[in-house]
Amino acid sequence: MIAALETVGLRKSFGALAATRDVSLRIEAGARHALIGPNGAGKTTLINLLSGVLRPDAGRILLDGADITFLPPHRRARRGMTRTFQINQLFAEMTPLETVALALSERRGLGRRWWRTLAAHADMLDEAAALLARFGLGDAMRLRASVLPYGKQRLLEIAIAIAGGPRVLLLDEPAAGVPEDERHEILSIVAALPDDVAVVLIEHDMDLVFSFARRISVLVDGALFVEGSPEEVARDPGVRQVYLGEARHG
Ligand SMILES: Nc1ncnc2c1ncn2[C@@H]1O[C@H](COP(=O)(O)OP(=O)(O)OP(=O)(O)O)[C@@H](O)[C@H]1O
Repeated sequence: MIAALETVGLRKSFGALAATRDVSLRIEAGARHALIGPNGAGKTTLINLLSGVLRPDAGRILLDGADITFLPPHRRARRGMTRTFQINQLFAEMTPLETVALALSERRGLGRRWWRTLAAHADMLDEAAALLARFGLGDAMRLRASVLPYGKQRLLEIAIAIAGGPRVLLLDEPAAGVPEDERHEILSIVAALPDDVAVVLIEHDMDLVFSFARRISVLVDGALFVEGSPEEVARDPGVRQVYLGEARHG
């Protein structure tokens, strides 16, 4: 079966430092896949290569089997792979309902024209409201995004990305900076995204990783070190040594 996303021999160096070393990775359709590894292992570099922020020195990236190695980020997004972006100033002054409806209209090729014919697109507002409810943002959907608690803003970022209808969603620490008690809520909402969306997650919090992921790739020094189910990764002695630490999962 063709992977939703695949890398073949991906390499990236910054000067003498090899940040990504021959990484060949398969992300299956609908995956819940976590990328873990110690600080500086190359996780963010890999996500930047996947999303098109960085160009690899060698290797290929395939989305649904098509070579996207040198496509810019917006064209990858149009083909079905996206990442979240922080709520920018414009979005901060809008409500979640407006922002998500806007993202839905962009996806349908209506651009921003729909504002002029709002009544004709009531269905889009309904769809936006339903999507926001799934993200626990039902009560907040008519407030300005800037007044929402940080955890809700992070959820809104993911909701906006999902409104674009991706088949692959890249998440770089979606719960970073969020208070402890809200972190699990974010990850469980992400885990419950539709089955046809493959999610690739970078996360430092091992409790969140192990509650979310069905598959885990461990990066060490830019290279894939181990890959497997959470159980396989948790009991791998090499992983315990380099990363997890006997104390945590012993
Ligand atoms: N633009 C850059 N220029 C030079 N070196 C870089 C650049 N980006 C990353 N690096 C280096 O590449 C290596 C991998 O960094 P990267 O941020 O991908 O790791 P990471 O696994 O995401 O780390 P962390 O968990 O600390 O966020 C590190 O040694 C880092 O210092």
